[in-house]
Amino acid sequence: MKLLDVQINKAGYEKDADTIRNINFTLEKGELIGLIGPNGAGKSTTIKTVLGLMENVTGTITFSDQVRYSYLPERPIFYDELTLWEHLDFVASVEGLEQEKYKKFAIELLRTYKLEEHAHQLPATYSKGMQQKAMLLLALITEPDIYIIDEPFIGLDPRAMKLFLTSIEEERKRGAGIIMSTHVLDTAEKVCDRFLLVNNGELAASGTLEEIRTKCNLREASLFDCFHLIAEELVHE
Ligand SMILES: Nc1ncnc2c1ncn2[C@@H]1O[C@H](COP(=O)(O)OP(=O)(O)OP(=O)(O)O)[C@@H](O)[C@H]1O
Repeated sequence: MKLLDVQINKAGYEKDADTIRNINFTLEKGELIGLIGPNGAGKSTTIKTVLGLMENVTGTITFSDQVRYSYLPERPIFYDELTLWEHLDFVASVEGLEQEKYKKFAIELLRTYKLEEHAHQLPATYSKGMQQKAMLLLALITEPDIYIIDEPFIGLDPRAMKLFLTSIEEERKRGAGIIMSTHVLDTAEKVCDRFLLVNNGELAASGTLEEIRTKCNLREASLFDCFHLIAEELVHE
């Protein structure tokens, strides 16, 4: 089942500018799409366009009926005055989550992510990795249909990374679709179903690793090798 249909003709930060062009893809239920590409290629701009945050857009972004999404930004954002527990309460009330159920789930998540002892502290005072885990918790608690995640791995220790990967795997099994931008290609290669490789604001390649290998004419290559070939523009249509 299709959760999201993205047909970006162009999008930019100023009128008539086109930072990204012709980025078209769909996201299916249970699917994990890796959004990859060099610095400045247009990954975050693509995410902002999908989120409806760009003003100068031609094209269409269509979320299927009743689909709810959660966005995990690259840099965590919190309210300075609220503890993590108060953030969870806030999200639960905005999303209309059922009190009993969400509290039980929140305690479980806090325990799993080793944040239970910090639940009544201000996330603004957390370490970087703790802040990222806290952001993830605030997304997980809402059980959205879609996760839009901008570079989740920077700052997570190996244990937190494993927890994160387990959580997203469980969410996929529940049926959630995920778009995740990342530079951590060896992990992306292992966990993503498909890739969108953005270069110079355009989709330079897309598809499964196998399809990307075929495009690069590299049969056994890693995503890392394909990435370099495409980013160096050594692969042509
Ligand atoms: N707020 C902004 N205003 C104007 N230009 C911007 C803005 N944010 C990004 N850009 C420009 O848009 C282009 C694409 O940037 P974007 O942030 O989408 O890249 P990215 O692929 O996410 O890069 P990175 O891997 O470094 O995060 C770059 O040329 C960048 O300078």
